Amino acid sequence: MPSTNDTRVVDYKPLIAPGDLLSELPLGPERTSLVERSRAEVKRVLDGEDDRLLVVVGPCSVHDRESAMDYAHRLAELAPSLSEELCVVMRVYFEKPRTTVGWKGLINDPDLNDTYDVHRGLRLARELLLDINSLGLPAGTEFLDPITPQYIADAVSWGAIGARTTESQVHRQLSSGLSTPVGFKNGTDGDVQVAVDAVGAAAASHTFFGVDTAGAGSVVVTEGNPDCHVILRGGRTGPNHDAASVASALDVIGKAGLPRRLMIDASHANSGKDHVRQAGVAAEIAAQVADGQRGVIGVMLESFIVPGAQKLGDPTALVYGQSITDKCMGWDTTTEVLSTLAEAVRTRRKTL
Ligand SMILES: O=C[C@H](O)[C@H](O)COP(=O)(O)O
Ligand SMILES: C=C(OP(=O)(O)O)C(=O)O
Repeated sequence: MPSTNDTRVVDYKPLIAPGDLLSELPLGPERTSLVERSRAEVKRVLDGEDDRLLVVVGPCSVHDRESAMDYAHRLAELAPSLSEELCVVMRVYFEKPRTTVGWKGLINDPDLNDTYDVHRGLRLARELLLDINSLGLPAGTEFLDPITPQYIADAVSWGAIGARTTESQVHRQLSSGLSTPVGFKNGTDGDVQVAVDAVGAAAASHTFFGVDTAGAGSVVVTEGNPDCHVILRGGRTGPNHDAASVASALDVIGKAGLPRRLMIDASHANSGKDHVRQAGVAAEIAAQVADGQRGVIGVMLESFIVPGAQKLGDPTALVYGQSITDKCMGWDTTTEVLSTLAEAVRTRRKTL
């Protein structure tokens, strides 16, 4: 190889082929049926054929199996009582986009100690998705590394592209071939247009480089994904969950010839990553829904068992059930917020 090649690459490590992991941990007929059913439900909410609210709720990041499954059991037990009003999807985020550097998620570093046992991370992530699906609970996740979907996307019912990658052609191309509905966050600066552009781009067919189920480098050809939407998450310019910002965003979406629909993320820059403020933001979103705003088809909530967040530090000394990335609402507050959102949907129905 020429001396000018890989001058900053330290190592190449072999990676299990996607097909081998899927064979080792198959989705199976029952979970396949759940994923297909929930994807169709999400699509009906997006298309306005189902007047419920799509609620993507769960921890900012999943960092250990036990607390993730504890949360999933709680949500799986609660969701049926809200199913007349809410289409509940659990946030199961394995990949964390960082502003600079930091822990990048369970797949990249499952032992939380910079050892980067990606094979264990991939296996752990897939096992978790299968176990959550087995509870009858659909899972939603952010797709960050363009290869990861080959290992887990068959078990995912809703996907997100984050604020830091919404403008990326790589992620728009990826989304055009994903089998799930996909939400695009607005930019970290608050720019909504990049997310609108992303929704339009993802709806088109694309040809790009990727890997196939055998793990071989491939030219991927997609048909386009019509089930994408914008997610308002605020930005450096401040929150954008208010009624005026929502109306403005819906106008921009409509002018782009796209379906006038959007999800609002009650966390991140809409609440300043303050879990206490997040509950208040969710209540403000609920008020808009109750007032009859049909353009709001969904809400994202960052929620875990214990409120707040903790520094990663010593991975053996963590508080159980508390986020190691962004601050999350605790379980008790989450149940109250979900109940408020359900009531808002009931009220909205009366306005139609
Ligand atoms: O959702 C998690 C964080 O908002 C995102 O990964 C950025 O976090 P950071 O600014 O601490 O890197
Ligand atoms: C990283 C996230 O959000 P954003 O991309 O909006 O910062 C997230 O939802 O976990």
